[in-house]
Amino acid sequence: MLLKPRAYPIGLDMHQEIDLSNWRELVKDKGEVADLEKFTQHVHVNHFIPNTVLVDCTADSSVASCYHDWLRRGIHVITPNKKANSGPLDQYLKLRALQRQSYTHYFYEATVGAGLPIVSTLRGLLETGDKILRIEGIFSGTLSYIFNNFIGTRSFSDVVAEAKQAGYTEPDPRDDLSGTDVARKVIILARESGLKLELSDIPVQSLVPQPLRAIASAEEFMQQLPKFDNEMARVRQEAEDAGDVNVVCLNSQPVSILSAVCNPKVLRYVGVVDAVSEEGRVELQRYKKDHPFAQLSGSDNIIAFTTTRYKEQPLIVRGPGAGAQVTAGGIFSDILRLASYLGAPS
Ligand SMILES: NC(=O)C1=CN([C@@H]2O[C@H](COP(=O)(O)OP(=O)(O)OC[C@H]3O[C@@H](n4cnc5c(N)ncnc54)[C@H](OP(=O)(O)O)[C@@H]3O)[C@@H](O)[C@H]2O)C=CC1
Ligand SMILES: N[C@@H](CC=O)C(=O)O
Repeated sequence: MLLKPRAYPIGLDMHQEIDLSNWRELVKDKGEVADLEKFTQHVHVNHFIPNTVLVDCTADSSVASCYHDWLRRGIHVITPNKKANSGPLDQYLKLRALQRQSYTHYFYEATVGAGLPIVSTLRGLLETGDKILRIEGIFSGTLSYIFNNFIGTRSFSDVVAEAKQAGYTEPDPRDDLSGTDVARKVIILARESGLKLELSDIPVQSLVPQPLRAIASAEEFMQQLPKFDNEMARVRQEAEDAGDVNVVCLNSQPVSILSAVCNPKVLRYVGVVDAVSEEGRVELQRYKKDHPFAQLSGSDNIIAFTTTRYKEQPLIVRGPGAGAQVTAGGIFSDILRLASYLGAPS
């Protein structure tokens, strides 16, 4: 993790690792920008070596606000933290402009889909002249896990606790349940596709019960969540009971019949980038059980790119989209990519 002894900035010549074992003195009050500036100064003034990379594995906005400064000073940045790319548009554009003008690299593959190749697939499409029409999918490992497992056998709060225990959730699971984490991913992909959207442009459907939104700590939120299990069970049951309206003709008179029992639906939390109308949205949707979005398991993400090249059949990436191992894999692959860009010996 950033600013911890086990995650010092790495000189890609591994013989030049920096000893930051005294990071606690450098950063007494973590999260404070002033301290982060002090840290940056320290790296720059006392220990600067070429090809230094900072790997930010926090979810902290104040750490993310330092990327511009670090990149300006020639320090490469790699991160799964979504805050910089989904923060204020002007700051994001400044970051990207700096990255284009300089020889320092900023990689963030793990911000969407953890270890899945989502950002790189999108880049590959754009760089080879394809035009993005729509990106749609299940972008949250946590919400995927929850709706894959909230099937009437366990309470909603138990399933949320399992997702947290498995390491899928954000430090505060409300960031997942509120849809904010999915909205951030939608914004990241929308901006990568050239859309100039702010996070506030994305309508979000929150699954956090209203009375629990203002609670201060994530721990207290988890303690209080069971109070809302019945309400969530009702929403789930309503989706299962919802069927198609099949229209049949009897003596030339159309008659509607509700085929609820033979065609139950499931709930899925989806994100959409509509590049044609230049909009994004995240919402809870009902899908028939034979829909690809209804057939995921575990923490699977599924992301479909509809483009001018992949118009009839979208390009689909699917696989586990959260958890320590896959996220570490995504970050490590960015580190190796950086090493290869910089010509480090393999
Ligand atoms: N978990 C996942 O599957 C995925 C996570 N990500 C992203 O990875 C990041 C980390 O997530 P995750 O590992 O699950 O979260 P955790 O809560 O498990 O880890 C976050 C770590 O960051 C540390 N931390 C927070 N603020 C600071 C700071 N200012 N300085 C130093 N350390 C700090 C915390 O330390 P302490 O505990 O001492 O507060 C904690 O060790 C997030 O941005 C998340 O969105 C991306 C893809 C997938
Ligand atoms: N909390 C996130 C982690 C990855 O970004 C998720 O559940 O997808």
